[in-house]
Amino acid sequence: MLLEVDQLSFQYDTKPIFQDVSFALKAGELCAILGINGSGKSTLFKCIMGFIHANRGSISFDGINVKRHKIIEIAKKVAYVPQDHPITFPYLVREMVLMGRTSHISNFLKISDEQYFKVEEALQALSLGDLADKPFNQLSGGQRQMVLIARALAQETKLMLLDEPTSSLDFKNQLLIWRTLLQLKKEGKSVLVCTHDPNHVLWFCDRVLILDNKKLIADGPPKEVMTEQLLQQVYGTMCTLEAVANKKMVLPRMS
Ligand SMILES: Nc1ncnc2c1ncn2[C@@H]1O[C@H](COP(=O)(O)OP(=O)(O)OP(=O)(O)O)[C@@H](O)[C@H]1O
Repeated sequence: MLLEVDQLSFQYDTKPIFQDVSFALKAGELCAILGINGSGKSTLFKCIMGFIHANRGSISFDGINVKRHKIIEIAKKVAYVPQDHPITFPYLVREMVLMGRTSHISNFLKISDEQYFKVEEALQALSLGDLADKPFNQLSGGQRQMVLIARALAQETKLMLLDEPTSSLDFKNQLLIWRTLLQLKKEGKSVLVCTHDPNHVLWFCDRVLILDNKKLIADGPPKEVMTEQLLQQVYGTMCTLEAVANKKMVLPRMS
């Protein structure tokens, strides 16, 4: 398994966020996490990345407990796209994406052409060539989000964690990102993505984890586990599940 989360529980001070969360991800899975605001999705990602430490349970990459990995080893295995990344120093977009190559660079005084090539590849994959020489801190929110995803692509890891990667993106870029994630899956990589759009989960993901009331209440193929009853348990009765053009869609209930 690329990632194993076993009976993980976390609390901020005395406030429990989630309890006994267990799941494992194997190669070639595109898995979403759904849950309402404040349900603990970002906290779970931060625990997996080792930025904060769970109170109970364990996390392993490739069968090795995360606590036994050095940071550089984690960076070789896992790329992480945060919701936002406020930066005041005017790094150029090209430099931001090059930071994704850190674990591949042995000598920072002599960065090889191959590293710059990988940066160009990631920029081109997300059509960011025109922004390459712009300062990151002068970009729009959506442009910044695209650059952070490009940085993660440049990292070339087996596992990618993305925290609401399309939340600031226009529709075209949302589709470009989902297409890119589907391509990663095809290449045998594993992707874990938090999102607030249940339709994206139904259309693009082959597995969904649902966090609700501090527990993982569902884990399985979206078309099977995302029943109207479950969606209403999570999001309330303002939504309904309908079949539109032979595809399941979550729609607002209008009456
Ligand atoms: N540093 C912190 N100290 C204390 N509580 C925190 C901290 N960070 C987050 N929380 C709380 O933990 C809970 C879970 O937050 P988290 O950001 O993980 O939720 P989320 O599911 O990612 O939410 P959203 O969908 O709104 O991004 C929230 O109630 C939040 O207020």
